Amino acid sequence: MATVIDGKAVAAEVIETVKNASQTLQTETGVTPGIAVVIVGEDPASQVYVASKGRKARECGFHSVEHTLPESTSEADLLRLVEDLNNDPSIHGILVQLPLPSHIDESLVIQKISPEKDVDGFHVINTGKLTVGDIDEAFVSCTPAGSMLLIERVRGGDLSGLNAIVIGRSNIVGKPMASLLLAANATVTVGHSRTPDLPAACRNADIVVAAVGRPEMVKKDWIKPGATIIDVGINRIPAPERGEGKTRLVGDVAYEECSEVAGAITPVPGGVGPMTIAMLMANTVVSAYRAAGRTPPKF
Ligand SMILES: Nc1nc(=O)c2c([nH]1)NC[C@@H]1CN(c3ccc(C(=O)N[C@@H](CCC(=O)O)C(=O)O)cc3)C=[N+]21
Repeated sequence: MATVIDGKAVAAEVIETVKNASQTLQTETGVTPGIAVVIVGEDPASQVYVASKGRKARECGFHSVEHTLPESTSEADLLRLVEDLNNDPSIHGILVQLPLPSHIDESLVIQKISPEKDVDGFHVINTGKLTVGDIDEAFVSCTPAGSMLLIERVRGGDLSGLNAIVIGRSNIVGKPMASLLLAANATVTVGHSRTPDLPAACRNADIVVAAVGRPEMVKKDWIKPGATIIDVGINRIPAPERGEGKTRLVGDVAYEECSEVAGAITPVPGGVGPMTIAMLMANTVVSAYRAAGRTPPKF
């Protein structure tokens, strides 16, 4: 049976480091790390994430502001808010919650965020730095960064000689994940909906990162014995066995059956999700250190 990778516990360690670093910066320079979260519209799931980000930020001793804007907000108004936050010296990290309403161009808004405050790591300057291997200079997207920390715990920081597959090619998870694995010397395959034989490609992999958003897609017979599985998916599916109208969270991996073959696996919930929030706090404290002209801690 696979070892369960406890993302909640590792995230708590990261948060502890952030808290201490935040305290040190405050004492030595008087700078308090500040984060702004912007949410447009009333999507209840989004509200939950935003609330938990705010809670973690305060736990880290950050100055934390939330801007909740109506669904009808114009693109121009949102761009103006981002501009104001770019110019606000008390703010070191800006997160604009995605997805945005369809009348707003997401890319335009993300590229408006100052790269120095882009703690999501979505700006082309940051993705570009990651791609060319300037990892210490870049803000790396939080989910891949957190996934990589979990992989390091299991397999170490040098993945030479290991095959990795990333299933999913999104700009915010799949592509940056592939860059991080490559920088750690893994031999990387990026699989997606047009890959001819995804199960066969997956069976070659010592490390599997599933980030497609399809509930329990990765099955037991896709998994090489002993492989490390990182399940990025967070899918809410009906759970009639729990009562009428009830739901439960599952990943992109069929957890029970894959656990019988894998060497280590992340659960959902309690795996990658808490790491994502922890890395957002880590990026924010790093940004505040840079703004204060100090050498930031490493994560
Ligand atoms: N600009 C932007 N940046 C984001 O990072 C971003 C975003 N937009 N839009 C929405 C998604 C979603 N997201 C999650 C983070 C943590 C959990 C998390 O901690 N989940 C818990 C479970 C939570 C539950 O029980 O519902 C877990 O996996 O253990 C989930 C989802 C960040 N996102």
